[in-house]
Amino acid sequence: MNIPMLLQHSHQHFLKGLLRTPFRRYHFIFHSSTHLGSGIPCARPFNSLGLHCTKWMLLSNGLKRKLCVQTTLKEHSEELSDKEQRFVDKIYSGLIQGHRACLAEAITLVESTHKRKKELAQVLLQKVLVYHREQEQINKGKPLAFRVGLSGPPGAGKSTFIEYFGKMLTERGHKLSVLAVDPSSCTSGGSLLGDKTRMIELSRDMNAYIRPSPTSGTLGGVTRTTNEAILLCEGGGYDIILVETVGVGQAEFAVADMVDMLVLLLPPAGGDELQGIKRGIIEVADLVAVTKSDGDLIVPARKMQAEYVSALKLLRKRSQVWRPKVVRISARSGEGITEMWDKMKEFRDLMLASGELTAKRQRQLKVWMWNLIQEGVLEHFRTHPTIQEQIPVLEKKVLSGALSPGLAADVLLKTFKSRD
Ligand SMILES: Nc1nc2c(ncn2[C@@H]2O[C@H](COP(=O)(O)OP(=O)(O)OP(=O)(O)O)[C@@H](O)[C@H]2O)c(=O)[nH]1
Repeated sequence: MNIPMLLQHSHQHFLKGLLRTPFRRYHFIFHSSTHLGSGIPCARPFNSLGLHCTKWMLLSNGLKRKLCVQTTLKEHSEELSDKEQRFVDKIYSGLIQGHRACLAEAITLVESTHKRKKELAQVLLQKVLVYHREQEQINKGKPLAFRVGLSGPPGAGKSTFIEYFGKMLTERGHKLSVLAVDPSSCTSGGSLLGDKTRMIELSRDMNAYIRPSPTSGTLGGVTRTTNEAILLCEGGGYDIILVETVGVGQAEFAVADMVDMLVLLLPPAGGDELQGIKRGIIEVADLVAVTKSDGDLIVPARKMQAEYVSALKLLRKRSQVWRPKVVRISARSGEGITEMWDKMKEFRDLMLASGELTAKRQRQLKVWMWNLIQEGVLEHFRTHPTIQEQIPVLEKKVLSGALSPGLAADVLLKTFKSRD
């Protein structure tokens, strides 16, 4: 009898019972009078139950197996109606088979602010995560995709570059996804970045998927959904993910926390054009590309390259294996773009071989989790009825000078803590 059979006949009921308990991890010893087969395929029945095997061990006689099973899906998956389950399964299977419509539907689901849809999105994401892990195991730990952040001030030449670079990559057999983080779209209601009219040819390419930034939500919300969209695109077989953002405001720092490499595009003119660029972003860039290095602009582009080479030398070293580089490119003539891609691959390979890429991704997962916690706790705080009542009263007192901000915050926090 194999594991699926065991689950069906004797253990499934037992497992489902356990799933209703509040514990998150269980250790099972399976006994069987017959051989249990090899390890990896046994993960599947667990996954279909919303379980994820984190560890398995075949003992010497081959009859006993100790499993450490993590249950992350269960609260949602157990409650799914048949219709919801079919809906999630349909999107999931379409997604991993590479259907663009399913990828688009999946991203729309994670962007949804509807409570139930958000829950379904988490079920879907968990399935995709399990798929990721399986694929990465097959790939011997190599990540499914190279995640690149692309930032630069308005007019730096981002869309012209992405159009050229994207086509170059798809011609070389890659599948590219372009996602946008554009917090300005939250206030303006329209997304400028990731706009398909800016990358007309690429948007017609079947091996490229362009997705504009969601047009509602906070920067926190947009970055959450972008993080999730990255996972979905990778599940859909896209091996290069470009996350585009405008180099003004906080968005590019948020992007730095979700990609393997941050590339900064700068036009070959100092002064006013670069006013919008935050100095700090140069400190987190792994590669600086001076754009529009063609015609009359070659000379200023060279000058700017030299300036940035000197400036980057002064920065604190962030990696043992990589020092940020400065390249010159032209999306009109194509000059420097192949070399730039070579540098990007060199970065990826060095970071992967040294283990820094894995460490970076782990750090990012933590940042992602804590951002979600912060956002959730603040939302919980703000929407609490007593707090909502007290906020205007206390704000008024703070503004009139009757109460210090610190004391007002203390009162609110105490009220929140004693709410039960
Ligand atoms: N000479 C030259 N001009 C370029 C090059 N790339 C872009 N441009 C021009 O620079 C201007 C801005 O280019 P975009 O690609 O729209 O720049 P962007 O950074 O996407 O700008 P936003 O859409 O405002 O964020 C356009 O007029 C382009 O034609 C280049 O390689 N050489």
